[in-house]
Amino acid sequence: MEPNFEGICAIVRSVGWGAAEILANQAQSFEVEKSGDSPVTSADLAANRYILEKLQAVFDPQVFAYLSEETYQSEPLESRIGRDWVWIIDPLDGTKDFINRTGEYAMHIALTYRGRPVVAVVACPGFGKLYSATLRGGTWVENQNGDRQRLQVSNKTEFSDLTVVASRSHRDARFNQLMDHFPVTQQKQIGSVGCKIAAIVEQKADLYVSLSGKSAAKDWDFAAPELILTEAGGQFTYFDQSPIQYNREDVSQWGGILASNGQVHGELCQTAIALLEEIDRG
Ligand SMILES: Nc1ncnc2c1ncn2[C@@H]1O[C@H](COP(=O)(O)O)[C@@H](OP(=O)(O)O)[C@H]1O
Ligand SMILES: [Mg+2]
Repeated sequence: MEPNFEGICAIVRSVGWGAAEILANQAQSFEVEKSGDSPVTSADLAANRYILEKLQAVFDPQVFAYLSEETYQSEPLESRIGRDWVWIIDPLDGTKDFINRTGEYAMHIALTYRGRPVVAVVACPGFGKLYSATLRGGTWVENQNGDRQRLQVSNKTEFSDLTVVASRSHRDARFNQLMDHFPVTQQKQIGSVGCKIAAIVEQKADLYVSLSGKSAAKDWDFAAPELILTEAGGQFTYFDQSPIQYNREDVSQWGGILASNGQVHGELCQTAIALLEEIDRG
């Protein structure tokens, strides 16, 4: 029997709002605990503690493994590899934007089964919104007043009508070249993967392109946003159109990823591969 994903999602939505409040309060005043390319603040740590405590009180760690950006390095690999049910958590996605106070930061929680997301919550405290999705249950947005509505991606198909979102801070020369030659010319920069996917399910954008360089995005950056997008009718794959696998030994997601409204997904994936071949030939 399939577990009650809607019941699980209701619990995670409540945890998501609690974590969103911690982040919004910390946004007024926080400490930078680690600077550099992967900064950590007091907000990441406080939200992480809260989320793990709340989830572990309900979802027995004997049954559910936990993979969180802030604690995965201190946990042995055996605690999660080969486990069916894994919570994948990013307590603060878009830390650079959080520090720079753009409001574009998010909190991600996904429940995965055998490496694929089945329940997801993405909160965007800077915009007072929380997105949730369950496998085959659709994508929903709610505000602090409890108003809730179902979301669907755009149905745009013409390249000239599409808008692509990409990272503000994770861009190297190869990625910039890809975007310069990309057939979709309306481009926006938004911080955090969660806020980028929120823009797509709110029909303010239609695609997201991400490419690893010396470093790569990690499982917790993509797991929850992926389900939020696919349950709203979009697609989220590697450039070769294969599905993202989570909870492998290496939590880095190397290579290129396209998230889209699903209308011209295959064509854009093929274009991205062809462009990279050309760029790499020099
Ligand atoms: N090429 C890349 N290399 C490393 N991390 C990346 C990346 N692209 C995206 N990310 C990760 O994805 C998140 C969103 O990045 P961005 O706001 O630039 O789109 C960040 O997570 P964290 O803020 O949780 O560290 C960042 O670490
Ligand atoms: Mg992140």
